[in-house]
Amino acid sequence: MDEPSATEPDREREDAGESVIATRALTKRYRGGQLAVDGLDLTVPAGSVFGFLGPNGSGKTTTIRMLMGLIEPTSGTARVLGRPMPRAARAVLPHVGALIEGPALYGFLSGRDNLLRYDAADPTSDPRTRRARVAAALDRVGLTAAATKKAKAYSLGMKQRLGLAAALLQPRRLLVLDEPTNGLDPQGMREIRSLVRELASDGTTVFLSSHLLDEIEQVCTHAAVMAQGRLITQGPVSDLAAGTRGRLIVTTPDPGEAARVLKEQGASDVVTEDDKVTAEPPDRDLADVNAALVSAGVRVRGFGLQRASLEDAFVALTGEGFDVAG
Ligand SMILES: Nc1ncnc2c1ncn2[C@@H]1O[C@H](COP(=O)(O)OP(=O)(O)OP(=O)(O)O)[C@@H](O)[C@H]1O
Repeated sequence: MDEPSATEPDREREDAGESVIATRALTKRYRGGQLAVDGLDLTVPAGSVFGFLGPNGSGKTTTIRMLMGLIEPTSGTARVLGRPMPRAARAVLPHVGALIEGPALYGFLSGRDNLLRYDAADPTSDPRTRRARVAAALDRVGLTAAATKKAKAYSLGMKQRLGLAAALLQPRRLLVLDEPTNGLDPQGMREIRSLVRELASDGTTVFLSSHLLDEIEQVCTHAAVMAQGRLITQGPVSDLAAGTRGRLIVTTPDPGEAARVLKEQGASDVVTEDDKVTAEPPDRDLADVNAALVSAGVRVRGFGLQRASLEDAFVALTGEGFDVAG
């Protein structure tokens, strides 16, 4: 066997359970003074589908650009595949497939020719296997039938899939996808999501950013939540939501009176819709809240907590709605 070269990313340490991405106090202040990322400690376990979630402007793209060695941090460190970035970028990046800010495509070339050209520009790729690798990548993303069509005739979803195919021309240990479903219609989003699940099923770690909570819940095993450049929380998706109580739901033919009693009991954000009243539950025993409804003469048909979503967790952690405007 060959000796591991000095530039090979540290596979052993990563396989021993170390994270694929690890940042410590990672900080970026842009020249204009904007603090875009503030003391970020991010840990992405090997084999995870890791959702990097946050509203627009929360620092996701800035973080990804530091991870990929495209910009220098102001302070702190970032390790990718066990190696420091941006210092080890030349050793690390061949093992990383990235789709950042949409793929750069030549509209006048077919999908296949775009990939051939893209691969030819990669000094680490083997020209002898190029055609076979391009065919395999097209097949992987479901574009074989459209391979000879000009890229300008592709739908946005097909363009995203072609971008993913470009990221898959070499075997990768990490895929970094910046808002991969942005701008797609629901069908296109479904296609990309199922593709991401498929890619992850063979053990590739996938790091994807999104401002869509339900997307993260549907696709990811782990997530980190950012707000205003700071990490709010991170961990397995099931744990993130589990620490939060979901909304209280009361089903009743007396919704007006129920809403009044719930407010009196300290519930907030009370919303009435037909025979349902939902609210953020008060911080007290819900048996007492139910008793108060009944003793006020409210006929209660149903009383319970909805399963908490990641959105509930976000609201509980930040005290804010998940506002994606801007
Ligand atoms: N080159 C730059 N120079 C100065 N400020 C920047 C630069 N790039 C981003 N910012 C600012 O840094 C903050 C974080 O931006 P960033 O693009 O990382 O957020 P994001 O979460 O990826 O949002 P989006 O989804 O909108 O890209 C924002 O306030 C943004 O205006």
